[in-house]
Amino acid sequence: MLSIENRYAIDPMTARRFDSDELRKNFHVGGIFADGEIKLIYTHYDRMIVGGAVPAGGELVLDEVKHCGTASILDRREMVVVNIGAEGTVKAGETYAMAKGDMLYLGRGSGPVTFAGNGRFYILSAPAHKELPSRLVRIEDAARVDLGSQETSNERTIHQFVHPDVMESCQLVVGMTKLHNGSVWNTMPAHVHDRRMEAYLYIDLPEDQMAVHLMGEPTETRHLIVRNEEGAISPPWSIHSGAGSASYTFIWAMAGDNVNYKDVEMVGMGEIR
Ligand SMILES: O=C[C@H](O)[C@@H](O)CC(=O)C(=O)O
Ligand SMILES: [Zn+2]
Repeated sequence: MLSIENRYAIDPMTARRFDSDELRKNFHVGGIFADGEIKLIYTHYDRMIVGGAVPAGGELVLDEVKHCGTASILDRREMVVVNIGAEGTVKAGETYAMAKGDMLYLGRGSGPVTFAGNGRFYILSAPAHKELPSRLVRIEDAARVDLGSQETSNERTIHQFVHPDVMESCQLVVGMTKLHNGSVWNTMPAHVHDRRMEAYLYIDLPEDQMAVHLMGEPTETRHLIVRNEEGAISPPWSIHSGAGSASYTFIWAMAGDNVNYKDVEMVGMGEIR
């Protein structure tokens, strides 16, 4: 079964006045992984789609998505699928066997996508201006960046999977950041990148733990409490950062005007409010 939720873009002045319910309705990502279902969120931030597919031993086919206005979702889009569950396969032309942590880039025109096996598949998709070859990217193929320190509780490793240093894509830049033992802060010091939106998914967080995800303009921050396999949609004007009550991993994805990972404006520690 396929379900799609629409999310319009919110401007920063409107977001300032939101209470917890409104913040969650607009920016929180939850409940996208359900057995036997494909659940998508169609955002109006760079028209990024985020979602989940859980075939639960069976098979699920993602083909026409009304919101895209094309016969098949990949007719004018590219996609990245990340397996956050057990072994599974994804078929789009070829069949790819995916273990936990593997990412699959599917180029524009790859056709319908079939999810099977015991994977829990996180889906990201953005409009694409040209056809590029599909590619399975494993963690050992990813570019690695070590950041932070124990002293500032933000020691972490950024694995850049779909990234200009690894492969070409149209809009999508996707990776996975793992917190080191005892470190809790991601993306702190924080940044904004007005030319690209970002989507976050927190994983490997123990069920009874949480992450406090920070969002908002640098001087008007708000927070979302997120649990395991939940995340946030980060508008281009918003910071995106978080602290976990335990160590965790998160998957970040961006779409927008460029694929330049370093095109960010840092927010000073003294500036954030
Ligand atoms: O623009 C880049 C994204 O926010 C993430 O790559 C940042 C991140 O994983 C981190 O600092 O922990
Ligand atoms: Zn960012």
